[in-house]
Amino acid sequence: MNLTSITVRRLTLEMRTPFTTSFGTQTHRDLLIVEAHDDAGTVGYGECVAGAEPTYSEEATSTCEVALAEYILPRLQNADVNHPEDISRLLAPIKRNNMAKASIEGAVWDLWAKQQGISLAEALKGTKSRVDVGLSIGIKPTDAELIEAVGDAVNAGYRRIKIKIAPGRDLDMMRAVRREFPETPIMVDANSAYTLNDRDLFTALDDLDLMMIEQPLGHDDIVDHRHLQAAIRTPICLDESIHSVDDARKALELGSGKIINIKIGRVGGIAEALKIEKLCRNAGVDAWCGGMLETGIGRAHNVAIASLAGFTLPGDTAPSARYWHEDIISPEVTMNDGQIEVPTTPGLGYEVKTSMLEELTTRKFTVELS
Ligand SMILES: O=C(O)CCC(=O)C1=CC=C[C@@H](O)[C@@H]1C(=O)O
Ligand SMILES: [Mg+2]
Repeated sequence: MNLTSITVRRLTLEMRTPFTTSFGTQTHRDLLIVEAHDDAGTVGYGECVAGAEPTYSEEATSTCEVALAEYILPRLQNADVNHPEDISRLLAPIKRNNMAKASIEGAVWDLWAKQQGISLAEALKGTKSRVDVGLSIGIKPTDAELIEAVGDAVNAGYRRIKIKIAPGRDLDMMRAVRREFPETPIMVDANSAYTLNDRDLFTALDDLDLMMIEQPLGHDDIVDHRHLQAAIRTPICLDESIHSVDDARKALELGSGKIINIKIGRVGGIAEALKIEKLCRNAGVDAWCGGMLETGIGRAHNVAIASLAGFTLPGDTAPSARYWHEDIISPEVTMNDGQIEVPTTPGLGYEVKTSMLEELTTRKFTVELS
């Protein structure tokens, strides 16, 4: 692949609207954009999806910046990289640090696709020309505000609505939403805010005909989830608990959940995400592409992988305008009738606004690879 250097940029972007989950509110994204350069001047782009604080997982933007600089990128110096799958092999000795590893691996996938003159979706063997889009709505202070947000999302054509819940903003709120929207495909995401002591809450939510309940229990659990899944009809979807294809295999064997939320960053990169997609597809298990409030770069990666057949349900891949006053890609990701067209041009299929990227860069470093 004639990789010559990797540049890591730290950026801060203000979100168009604050996003609240059971573990906090985000008004800005403090993130890393990773560039993979080759000797022909082609650049591949990846995005590190960690949050500013280690509250979704053990990774945060700063831990990823250090991991890339001190442990990950040095392993690529003078290494033989002929295909993006070489990256996960070279980085395998590094435990976890999945979001940091995924950011460079994604940049190399984009570069490789550009070198081959094919779209990232084609490089990953995607089969869909359009992907169904869901929307994730953060916790709102009142039921009225939430019902208004759900109505706007339904009118905008989203194929499913995901609603964040947390203790005190759960059953009554969801009953109110279901009364207003009796037919709409609706799911909830608890982000690990509950325990098995809340079993009665989930048996009550069982009556609301939800598509799934995402990550109700511990962020690193698959045993308690198994007991809860045995007690309710609604499928449990696992997000934070799944860091690898082995985690997914064990969770499905145990019956800890019936749906997998696949996030490229959470599982350490595209190569691992492809293994989980294949596992789910072969097992007849539904899977969908989760989101991490990405810029258009990470969003483009998500659209590409969501084009694979094993991504059977709408993902958290809403258009750029849901998140950003202005995205760092052109054109922005847009949606029509609840679907996003999968780009067919080389790589991500979107141009990165390099001058805007430079303006937003608060600091950067470059590692020469050869
Ligand atoms: O719209 C998106 O990008 C998905 C937003 C979303 O639901 C999440 C983003 C980041 C971490 C979590 O809070 C949550 C999730 O669990 O998927
Ligand atoms: Mg989630």
